[in-house]
Amino acid sequence: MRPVGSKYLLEEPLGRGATGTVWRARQRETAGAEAAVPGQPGETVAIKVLKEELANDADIVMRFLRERSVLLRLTHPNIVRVRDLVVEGDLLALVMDLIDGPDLHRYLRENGPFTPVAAALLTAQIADALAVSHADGVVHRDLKPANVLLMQDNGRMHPMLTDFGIARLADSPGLTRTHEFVGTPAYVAPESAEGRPQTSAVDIYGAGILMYELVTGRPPFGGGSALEVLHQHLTAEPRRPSTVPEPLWTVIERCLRKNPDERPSAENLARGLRVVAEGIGVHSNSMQIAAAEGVVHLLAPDPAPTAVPGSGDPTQVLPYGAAAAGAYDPNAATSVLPHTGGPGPVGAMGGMGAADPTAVLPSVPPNQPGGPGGSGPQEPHPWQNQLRAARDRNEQTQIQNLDPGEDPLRRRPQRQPGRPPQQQPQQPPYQQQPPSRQQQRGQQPQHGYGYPQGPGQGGPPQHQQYAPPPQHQQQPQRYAPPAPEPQRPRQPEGRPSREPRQPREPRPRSANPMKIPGLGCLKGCLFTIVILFVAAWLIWELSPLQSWIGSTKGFFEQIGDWIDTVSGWVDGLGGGSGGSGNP
Ligand SMILES: Nc1ncnc2c1ncn2[C@@H]1O[C@H](COP(=O)(O)OP(=O)(O)OP(=O)(O)O)[C@@H](O)[C@H]1O
Repeated sequence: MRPVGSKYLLEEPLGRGATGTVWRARQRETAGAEAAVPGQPGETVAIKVLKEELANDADIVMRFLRERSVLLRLTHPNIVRVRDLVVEGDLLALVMDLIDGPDLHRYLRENGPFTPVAAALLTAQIADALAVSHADGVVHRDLKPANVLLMQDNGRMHPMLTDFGIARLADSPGLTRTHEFVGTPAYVAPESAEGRPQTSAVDIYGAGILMYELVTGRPPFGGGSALEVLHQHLTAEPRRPSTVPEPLWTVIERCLRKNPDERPSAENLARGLRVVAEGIGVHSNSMQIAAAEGVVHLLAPDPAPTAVPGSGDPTQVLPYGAAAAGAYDPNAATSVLPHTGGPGPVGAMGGMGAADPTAVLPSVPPNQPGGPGGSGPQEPHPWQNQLRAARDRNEQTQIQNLDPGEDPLRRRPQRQPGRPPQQQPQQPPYQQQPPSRQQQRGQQPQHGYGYPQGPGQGGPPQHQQYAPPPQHQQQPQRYAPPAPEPQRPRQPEGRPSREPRQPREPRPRSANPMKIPGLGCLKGCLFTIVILFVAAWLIWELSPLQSWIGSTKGFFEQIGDWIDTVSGWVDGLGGGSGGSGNP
């Protein structure tokens, strides 16, 4: 066990990211007055120990201390609380509340995508946290599933946003001076990728990508390299997956607008998502459905978005040099990447891809191309050169066709039309139970919210739940994922979507439980004979048929004659055949 300062003792590592390692730790003694939460001796906390490279940079230490008050005062039920900042010798550490639960990235990997209702409610809580931090002048800048922890709270799960301010720290002059950048390609807003001024709208873009990933299991823009992904952020329009209801897509699409001024504010995003969640449930009434379909009117942009200080200078912010051309893992942790713009795609990184989650890569020496002395203020940034080159190659947006067997969208449970709704056992809202054997075999589970997909998706099944705000409890899913066919027809805009078909009443059956095979047929035959007989009698008596054939006999007399004649023929046939056998 290693001490951190005099107050904390590191016990075991919980995980490692680009900027440092997070430890489970124990408080030795009550922290001083400078800590936001003094804590008690023996209390368990999480401590993020920043990498030595960061801790050794005087600029970062300065910024760390300057940011202290911002980080410590940021409190919200959906934000992981920073309790203390420790600066001691070569060590920089953030002391946080310990969150007992997985991060959203791991949860998605192990349990598969969420239903649209669950995704909307979860993102609404994240938007709540963003609204509070934006109002306080803090932009997260690295919103992604790995930075959302799912806290176990009385058997439920509660999303908690973490790593606030880390991107700010790592983007300090100390790093940008050496052209390094912290970010994650799959979640980078177009303006960040291009080095334009950034505002709180970058977090809304991140929330849009996150929502897309929650409902589909993967971010909208993928590709072989970070450069391709960035290119798509700048040029490709995201396409609506067939499983995403129109109102939710309206919200996602707005968040993913290339123009930050067209994205909603965090507060409006939270409100819009709750309206959508209410309007796409199975039990939504017509007013809720109409409100969800008109959600676009709730998504007004922020009239005064919070600016990211120092952003917009391409010599400071632009992220992806050589690494952008390297192998790309969309799920990689935040990358701290140097700019190179050097002679080749490897440059100062020595061939490392952007995917190494732990890499704080060596900065470019000032005398090298791409370093501070390398590109003058008038020259295009190395990143822009690379992007232009990519454009010049006429790179088309890749539409990746997944093997249906591997597409998580197509493995989601189907609602059976016409079947009465199954009685669900009463569970706390948003519970996700461990996948049943049936689910593990890939058969369709019947449940309302999440879609655990079993071990095929990764790790072992878990009993995991998360909690929405109380007003949305027990809101089931109105939109069922389609059967595995190419595309579901689009719902015409402005038209209320159709109510799900009610299950039919079972037909009342005869009180007589006995069933005689063929009885129905026999009854039908007898009935037909009676009808024919009556019809023949009427024709005989009422039509001129009698006079046409010259008979004066009554109907029954005539019938009797015909029967005699026929039986005579039959006897004759019998006699004839019998006679032929006797000599
Ligand atoms: N407050 C916390 N309580 C419990 N576990 C935590 C806490 N903060 C982070 N973790 C866990 O520690 C691991 C590493 O966290 P970290 O924030 O360093 O990773 P990351 O977000 O993937 O990296 P980065 O943000 O640097 O890109 C994660 O798996 C996360 O689940």
